[in-house]
Amino acid sequence: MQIGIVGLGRMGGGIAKRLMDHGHSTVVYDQAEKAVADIVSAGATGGSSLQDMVSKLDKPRAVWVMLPAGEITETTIETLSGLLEAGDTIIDGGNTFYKDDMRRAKALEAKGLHYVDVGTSGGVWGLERGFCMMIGGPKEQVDRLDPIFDALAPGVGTIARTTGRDGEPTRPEKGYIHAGPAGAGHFVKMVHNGIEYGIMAAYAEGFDVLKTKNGAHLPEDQRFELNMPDIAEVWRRGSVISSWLLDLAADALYDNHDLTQYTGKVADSGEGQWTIDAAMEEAVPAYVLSAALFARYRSRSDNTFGDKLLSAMRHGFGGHVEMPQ
Ligand SMILES: O=C(CO)[C@H](O)[C@H](O)COP(=O)(O)O
Repeated sequence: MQIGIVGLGRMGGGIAKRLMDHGHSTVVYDQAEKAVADIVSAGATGGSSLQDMVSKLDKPRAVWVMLPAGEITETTIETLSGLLEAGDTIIDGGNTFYKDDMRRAKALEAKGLHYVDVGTSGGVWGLERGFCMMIGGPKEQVDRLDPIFDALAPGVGTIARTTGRDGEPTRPEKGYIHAGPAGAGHFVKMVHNGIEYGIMAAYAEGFDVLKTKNGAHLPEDQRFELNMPDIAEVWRRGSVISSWLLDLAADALYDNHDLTQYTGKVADSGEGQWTIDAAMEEAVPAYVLSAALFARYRSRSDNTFGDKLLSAMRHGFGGHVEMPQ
């Protein structure tokens, strides 16, 4: 099958290469000419502009947009919608806010264009391991694009089948799901990322407790000098909390035990906040996920104005002094 791909960064480049490795043909475009040249050297047809890329696609066309969520994705889809024709499909594989998908799908439908949102997880490892995809959009379009999703997905692999799931493996067993109408794919991916924040925060806090067991503020006979890389390593093997995120933590700790190359000021791209927004709209208590989001915010400031106010009140009612620097 043939597909256009816009955005050839870490994810888009990997998607193009994996599709070609599986016998699909790609017509690619990126603002960076070098990125286009790299993928062309791997077998893609290059486009010199969005218009040029669209002109090289067979009808009905399918264009996968793999750009950072927000303005750049919005304007690219807007431009594409003027270049494509009724019956063509735009796929947004970024981390778009699901309500933007719902709005866009309606606007594009009015022009006869189809819109499919694909929450794509796999990061820089996706080319090799495959991408887990959470898809929203009309069934007919998702079915038409099935060969693309099938090639990008990790496949059944070596993961044991869930008890009771017999017969031909279904899409979810191969690593992709048609979650529902437009927006449903990114909604599922958004919650996936909200969970990601929670799991990461749990490891981070646990390792903090382990490392600080050697803290100078503890009585000497209560201290343990624990080996962080080795603890991460042992937990990878047969423990209840083994996971890919733990594998990544083990790599990082082995590489630099004190992680001195990181400031610890953790950024976010909005997905955690949107998950909490959804939990609030649904009146669902999301203690862990909200705490993990707030931990990220907290990571960006040493002592806040609020901390100072706490100290001021504590000093006010009891004359209590602050911790020494
Ligand atoms: O989609 C992803 C992984 O599945 C993103 O790479 C990840 O969630 C980054 O998000 P944030 O910047 O908010 O940490």
